[in-house]
Amino acid sequence: MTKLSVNINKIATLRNSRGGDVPNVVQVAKDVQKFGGEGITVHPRPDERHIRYQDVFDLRPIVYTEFNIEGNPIQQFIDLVLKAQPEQVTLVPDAEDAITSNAGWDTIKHKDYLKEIISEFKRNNIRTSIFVDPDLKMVEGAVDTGTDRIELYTEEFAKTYAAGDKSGIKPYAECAELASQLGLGINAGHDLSLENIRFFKENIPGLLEVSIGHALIAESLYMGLENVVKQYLKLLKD
Ligand SMILES: CC(=O)[C@@H](O)[C@H](O)COP(=O)(O)O
Ligand SMILES: NCC(=O)COP(=O)(O)O
Repeated sequence: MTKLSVNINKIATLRNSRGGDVPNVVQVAKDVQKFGGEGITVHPRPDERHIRYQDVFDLRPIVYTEFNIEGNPIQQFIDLVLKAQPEQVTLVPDAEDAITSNAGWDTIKHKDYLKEIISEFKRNNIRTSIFVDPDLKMVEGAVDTGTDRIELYTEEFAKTYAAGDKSGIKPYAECAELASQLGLGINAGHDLSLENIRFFKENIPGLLEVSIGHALIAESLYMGLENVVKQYLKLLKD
């Protein structure tokens, strides 16, 4: 069964564009869960351009599904996650100036670094996931870091699928198969949408969780948040 975790970064982007507290990220997270969302994802960035560190603490007590905090594990982020105690942390190697996440970890080059951070989170009973490109070597390398799960970085799939090319799923399916054989759980995210989610899910055995933000919030402008969350759930469960 694939869980839907809703990334609410874009709600914070909208709020921050005006100052003040509209829309209210805590209320949106409550509503997402009421509509059936099975997790809340946030990706606080060091410049706090969308989710602020304080948002994480405001959200923690109301997230009763699964709280997933994503980010580059700089010390400030590690401290935040250890204090907030989410159910899952997803490590993403994003540069400070990146508009959005644009690459997965080199799990071979950064094995020792990841191993150390992952073991600290696991000691604190926080499930770990690491963001990886659909590359078999990176999946193999992920095992040695001790991570519980990988998150497959789906931008390339989304791009090829939108261009009408379904063969872009192949490296993801191969990585998922290898990850399962190696005992790694499989999450996925980035640019997943109502258009492509069904095809992705159908072709990725063992897909445990998807985190979706940008498209889901954009789709909600036209169709409403409740309707959109329910459409995703239908596409993921049927
Ligand atoms: C890790 C990932 O795939 C990103 O999509 C991310 O969580 C979204 O971050 P932004 O909302 O800052 O683009
Ligand atoms: N981990 C991916 C995520 O949380 C959402 O990515 P996107 O849907 O905003 O591209």
